Amino acid sequence: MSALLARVDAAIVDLDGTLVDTLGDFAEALGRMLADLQLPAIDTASIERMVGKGSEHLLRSVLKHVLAGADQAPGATDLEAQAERLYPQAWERYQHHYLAVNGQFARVYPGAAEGLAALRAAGLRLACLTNKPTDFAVPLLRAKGLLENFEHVFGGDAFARKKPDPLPLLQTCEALGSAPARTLMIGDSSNDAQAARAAGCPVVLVGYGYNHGRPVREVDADGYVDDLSELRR
Ligand SMILES: O=C(O)COP(=O)(O)O
Ligand SMILES: [Mg+2]
Repeated sequence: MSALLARVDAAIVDLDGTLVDTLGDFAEALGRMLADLQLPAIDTASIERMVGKGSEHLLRSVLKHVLAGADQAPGATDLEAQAERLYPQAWERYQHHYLAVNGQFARVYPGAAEGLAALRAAGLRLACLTNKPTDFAVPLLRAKGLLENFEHVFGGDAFARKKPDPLPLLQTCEALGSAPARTLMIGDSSNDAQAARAAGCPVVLVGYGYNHGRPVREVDADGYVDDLSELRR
């Protein structure tokens, strides 16, 4: 890992599944939203497979999942239409509940704070880039004492497209004043790795996050760590 770190000036760090285990917050906020809409509940393992492509994608996936499991499940076309019909109210309720629970059911992964401190001590400039809305990400990082590590925090709404598109990484490199080839992406899923490959950034993945239910070592990357404190020069 130290050879990789010697080749970079900056790092872009993912949030959910990389720095903070937020599954408890997602489960709580989604559970409250589904109860408000009088829809069936959803289990945490299913939620975990849906996390990573932003809140809009998560909400649409959850709505379709619970509607498909209902007693009188609609056909595929009706499922899409019903989910779309429910979406505006679901989004309003979900946002309300997520902001209320943000951080309460989440925990910083072991080694994450130490890893960020080591990267800063090595002189790397840091940005946090997540598909989570910026208004969810900033209070979460602040509540967990991680915000001050970052020169920039960009959420899924900050750019025209989200990871796995390379655009958010390229624009974050620009904000950091660092060339993509000299900027390390640190993430937990194929979204992060694909975006990094397409942007020309080296990429390291953690083994403990949310990779859509797939083993993370199947994802093409330059390295894998069990813990962010392994990232030192
Ligand atoms: O989809 C999400 O909200 C989580 O996204 P992240 O893994 O990019 O932080
Ligand atoms: Mg992630």
